[in-house]
Amino acid sequence: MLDPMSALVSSVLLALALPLIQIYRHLRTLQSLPYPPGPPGRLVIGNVLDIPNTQRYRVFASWAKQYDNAVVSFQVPGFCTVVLNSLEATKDIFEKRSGIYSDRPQIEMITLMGQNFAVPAMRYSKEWRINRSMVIQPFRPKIVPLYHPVLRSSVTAMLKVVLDRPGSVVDEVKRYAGTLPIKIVYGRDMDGKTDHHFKIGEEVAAMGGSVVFPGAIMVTMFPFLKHFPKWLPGIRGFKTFAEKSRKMCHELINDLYDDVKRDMEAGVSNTSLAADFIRRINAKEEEERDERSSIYLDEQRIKEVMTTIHLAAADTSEASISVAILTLLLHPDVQARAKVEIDAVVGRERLPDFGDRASPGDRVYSLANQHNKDETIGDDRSDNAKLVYVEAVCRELLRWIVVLPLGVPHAAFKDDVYEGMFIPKGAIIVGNAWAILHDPVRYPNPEEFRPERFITEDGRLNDDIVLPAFGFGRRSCPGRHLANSTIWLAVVSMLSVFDIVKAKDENGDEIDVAVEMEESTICHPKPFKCEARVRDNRAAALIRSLGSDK
Ligand code: HEM
Repeated sequence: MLDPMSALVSSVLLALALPLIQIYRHLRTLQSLPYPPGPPGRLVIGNVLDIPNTQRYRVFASWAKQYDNAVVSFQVPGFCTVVLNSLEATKDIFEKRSGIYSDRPQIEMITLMGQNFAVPAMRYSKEWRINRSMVIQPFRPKIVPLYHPVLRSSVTAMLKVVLDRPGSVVDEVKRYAGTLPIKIVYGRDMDGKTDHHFKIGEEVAAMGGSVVFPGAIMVTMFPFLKHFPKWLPGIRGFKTFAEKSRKMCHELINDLYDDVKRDMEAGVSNTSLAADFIRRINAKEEEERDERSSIYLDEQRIKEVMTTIHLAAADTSEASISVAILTLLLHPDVQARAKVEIDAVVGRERLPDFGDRASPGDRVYSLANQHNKDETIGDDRSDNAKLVYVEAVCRELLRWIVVLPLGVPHAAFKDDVYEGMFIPKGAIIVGNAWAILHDPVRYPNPEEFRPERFITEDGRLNDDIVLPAFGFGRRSCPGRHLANSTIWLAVVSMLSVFDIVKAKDENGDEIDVAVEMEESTICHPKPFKCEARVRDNRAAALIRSLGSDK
């Protein structure tokens, strides 16, 4: 028999030990569960050799078929990566369990490159919430129309240059998309400095995109390498790369912002996002914690969020609009049908505008009463006719070539079990947007470019707005409304006045073009040649008549 004191001590010990035993058992059970299926790894290097450098999204989709599971996984040193290849899995993981799966992996190289300030790289934290809300607020659907004048004037400038230099169309649409965020964020018109920032923005984004994928770079797998001196073989390369990025980021973060501040101090008017935030600091709003949005403003935060917007908006939109030109070039039938719709709905006297844009439920404009009335087409159009087919083209552009086919990787905040599979804390979680948008059940013949798939049998626009192209759950793209407007206006304006045609070589033969992408986190078409040939004298006169500040 135990004496009362020993009995008490035993009970206390037992009471303390039981929960610990339960936690231990729980962890053992979790860890004895299988990881999502995937190719068997090798000792030390895991699956490094199984991950191709190009078209990884296709390989992951093929693993899903091979293992008969939309959720697959692979290992590279330092990271377990789980790939979600179906819409259902992304909804389950990124939406229903968003509290677990909204973190980002910590990529050592991104920190060394000075790019960890950007919202897409931030951990799931209070800081991220504040900075993200500073991006969400100015790009809500109700606010985006405030940027329409800037979009229109940028498109007008682009059309005028392309009219004079038809072969420059790809460069000009990229410049339109890449400088637009600089205009919105810093209120800066096109000049040498804007052009310089446009170019370094492109370079910084490309450098960042090239290192984030698990296994892309040694120092990400083996972070201790950062402590090795630069003169050692294999170390100089990544350290020099990182330093170059850090310098450019420093310039991007400070330079244009400082100009806005200087302008404001000198009393020069500046209507821009940066100026709005600076005014709020000046009004001492930063001292009053905004309870609703929890925004606490300080100058460094504003600078970093402004640079985030510039970088996140420019490269993605540039890639998307170059894809649009490439795709239209390859599909003259689609161009022709879109032009018939534009001529009928908008006419030839003006450029299309946002009031012509269709929303889900809008009906295809009936051309039945327009037969044989080419000259008057559009004259008896109904007031509420909308550009349904053009909208479908813009959606199909996002679906057909997904410029972020694997999105931006998320990370698991803690251990989890999904459908009997163990997902460890810190695992990288990739949503395979390409696989979802090429699912043959949802999108029959997914390799074909067919805008009609977004139009119902009774001629209405369906409600599939291709959301996976903009990511998932709490980390999904806060700029998608602006992005959609940017792409729409460029595409519809180009179509209304130009034909995108193949360029000719010195012998007068057409130069063939195929879909070939430079692959990184954000995929751009490889350089290709084409021309934007003005449709006729009427279109040329229309472009010339446009004021640049329309
Ligand atoms: C066609 C153009 C665009 C595409 C295809 C695109 C796509 C994406 C994708 C796939 C993500 C990752 C979402 C995830 O992690 O699940 C993302 C994140 C982000 N995008 Fe966009 N984006 C575009 C334009 C823009 C624009 C115009 C802005 C700013 C106005 C913007 C700001 C951001 C930011 C700040 C994030 C990070 C969100 C976070 O980590 O919380 N993007 N975008």
